[in-house]
Amino acid sequence: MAVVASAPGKVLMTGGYLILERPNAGIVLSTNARFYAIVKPLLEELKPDSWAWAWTDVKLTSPQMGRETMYKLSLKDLQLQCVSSSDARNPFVEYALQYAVAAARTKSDKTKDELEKLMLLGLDITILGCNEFYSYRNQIEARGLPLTPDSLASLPPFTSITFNKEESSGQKSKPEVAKTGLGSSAAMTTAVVAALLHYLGVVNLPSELNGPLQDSKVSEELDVVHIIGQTAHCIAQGKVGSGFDVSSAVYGSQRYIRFSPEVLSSAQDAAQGTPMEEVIGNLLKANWNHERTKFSLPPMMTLLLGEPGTGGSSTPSMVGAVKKWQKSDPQNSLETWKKLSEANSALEMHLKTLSKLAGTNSDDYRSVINKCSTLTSEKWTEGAVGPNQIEVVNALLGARDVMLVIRYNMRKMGEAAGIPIEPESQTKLLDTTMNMEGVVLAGVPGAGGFDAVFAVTLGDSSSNVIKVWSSLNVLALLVREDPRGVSLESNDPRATEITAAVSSVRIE
Ligand SMILES: Nc1ncnc2c1ncn2[C@@H]1O[C@H](COP(=O)(O)OP(=O)(O)O)[C@@H](O)[C@H]1O
Ligand SMILES: C[C@@](O)(CCOP(=O)(O)OP(=O)(O)O)CC(=O)O
Repeated sequence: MAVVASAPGKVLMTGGYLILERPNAGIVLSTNARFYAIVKPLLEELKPDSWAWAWTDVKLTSPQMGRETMYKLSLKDLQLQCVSSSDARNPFVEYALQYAVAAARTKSDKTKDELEKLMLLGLDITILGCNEFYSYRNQIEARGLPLTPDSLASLPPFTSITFNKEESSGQKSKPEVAKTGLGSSAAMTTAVVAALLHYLGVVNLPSELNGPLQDSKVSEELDVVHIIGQTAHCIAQGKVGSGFDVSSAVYGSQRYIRFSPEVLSSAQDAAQGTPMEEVIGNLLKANWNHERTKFSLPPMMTLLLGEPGTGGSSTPSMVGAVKKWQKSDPQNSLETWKKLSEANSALEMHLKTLSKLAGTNSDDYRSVINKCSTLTSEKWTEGAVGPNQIEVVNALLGARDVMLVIRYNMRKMGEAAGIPIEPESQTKLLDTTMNMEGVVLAGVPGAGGFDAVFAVTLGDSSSNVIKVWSSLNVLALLVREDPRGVSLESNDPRATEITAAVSSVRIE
């Protein structure tokens, strides 16, 4: 039976750079852009001589990249050999596979024989990322379509991905594929790890059908997905980032404080010959000290993402520049970081207050949000009636003001480090956006740069923002916040999309 698992992409709203150092926190929102992994056996039944096999077959298919890659996996030491063209290799999936099988050998509900049988049947893995992970701007422009979400929605689900052309200088400033920055590799690794761990009987994944995510049992299962996914992602990437992208892919929207990077040193040493089962066994027992608390946008607020289409930025080189600046100017950098950290906490507090008010004073909350959604922020106070409504407006204005402080200090950090964290073109766009009716705040997500902008809007005001963005040559993506983390799916998403499309056809 096929196992289908999915994991969401993310938007880091606060905490870029600071989140790399404990105990700074970041707010990361997971999105409705999901990555799917489908795992099933390659063979229907065991071949009579299969018990003597030392290797099993693994097929990895990425339809959107037009890639089908065959591997041989050693059942003795989990070595992987790619038997297809090496261009089609996928290191994220390779490590996910090796570590998940190693985890199964140390910790599975299945007996040794059952597990061995599953392995001998071979593994057929298919990976699919929602269109929202990838940039289709060029395709839309080439087809002469308007730069609107409707044009994006007209693309078939899981459309082929555009590869960025190699630059003639041979330098790689652009990523391999044209992406929107939602963390496709973290969501892909998490989905593959989750599907494999479920298939091999290591975890029982949560699904829409089997209960709430906060359940402590569910959280235990997810911790295993997190450890294996985080390790595979770091080792495949060759760098230990803050890990907010894998954490949100596993657990959904949250306030995140990173793990101590030393926890991964045993996996980094694995290349030195320690057996994979031992490395994974130790990692599962290690002290993962990341902290995560529930966080999601207050009700009646929408997360919007816009693609200005000015290029793309390389996160590792931006992180390098910030670290260099911290070393060369410890005093000023510390001061800017302190201001950023305070402003990040204040934004979190205002948003939490709004979530609380939405529960305790729901009528006043709804009325203020509806009113403010049609007004620019300087008029928000005018319409508030009574102390409850004023409290809501004050929290909205507080969130907005503190976002301006965050943006100011992010710009300052960029200027001091000599990198475009909030470059001038983005500043103009963000100012215009924040001055529109119903917009609470806007900023550059994550590491910043030229990639994307986000906005948080009230009530129905998002449609106006989308229209104005389109007139400014900014493509509003179909991405929205969805706080759900990793999940077991009941179907191949391609089948679900077809069923949904068919049932939406009206029969006259
Ligand atoms: N559908 C896919 N099939 C195979 N590999 C993929 C797919 N989507 C993304 N990837 C891999 O993930 C990489 C992009 O990951 P990353 O740099 O984390 O992007 P993001 O900005 O989305 O975080 C790609 O270069 C590719 O190797
Ligand atoms: C600088 C950072 O703190 C945030 C980067 O956030 P992005 O969301 O920009 O990440 P990528 O998708 O990997 O480019 C680095 C980190 O936290 O690892």
